[in-house]
Amino acid sequence: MPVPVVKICCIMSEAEAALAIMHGASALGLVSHMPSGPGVIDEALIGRIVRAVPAGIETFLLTSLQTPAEIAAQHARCSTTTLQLVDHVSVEVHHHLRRLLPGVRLVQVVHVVDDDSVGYAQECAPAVDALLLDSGNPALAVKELGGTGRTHDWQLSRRIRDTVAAPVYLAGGLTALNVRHAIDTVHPYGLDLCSGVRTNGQLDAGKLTTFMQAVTA
Ligand SMILES: O=C(O)c1ccccc1N[C@@H]1O[C@H](COP(=O)(O)O)[C@@H](O)[C@H]1O
Repeated sequence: MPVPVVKICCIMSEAEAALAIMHGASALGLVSHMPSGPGVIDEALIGRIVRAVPAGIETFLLTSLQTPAEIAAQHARCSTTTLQLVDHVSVEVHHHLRRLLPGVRLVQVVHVVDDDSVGYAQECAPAVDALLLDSGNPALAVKELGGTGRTHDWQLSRRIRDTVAAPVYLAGGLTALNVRHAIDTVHPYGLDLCSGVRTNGQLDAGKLTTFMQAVTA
């Protein structure tokens, strides 16, 4: 089984970006306005971090916007390599975004809750470059779209991974202690995490080291 790529999310400064890359991250997540979650930074800072990231490292703009025009306008302000759509949108929105933003990679988040999540993942997979399977609950009054620090039912994630052709990132409560089991259960293309490598909100070099060791063990 190939070693999964690692995306470190909730990057808050150029220094955190450099630290994540030094520890082996091949992608960074930058969280724009959200209804809830620990990782939000403003768009001006996202733009500064993106400009400081070396070529070859992917930058993901996490957006909770749902209309193609608004998403494209936000992307123009931030200029990331990739858009991570954290709220549910239709396949028509994916197709529209492809026309508006050729060359920008599209990653659709699926909140893994039940059989409906499997159906939504299967519907979206042909229209995007990758799926990102996360914990959360978009049905709450204040939507919970990610950054929960909680795991979900990895057997459901494995079902998705086995029935779609698109690459699958696994997210939600990953830490050095559970990531080996997560990899063996889901066989993801990539891993994505925020809280599991932070202490008091700051990216923690020690936790990054032990996480990366667990991934490659
Ligand atoms: O981090 C946030 O604030 C956030 C808010 C809304 C949607 C997604 C968010 N972050 C993403 O959530 C995953 C999982 O986080 P965790 O490891 O469980 O803390 C993270 O990798 C981001 O992609």
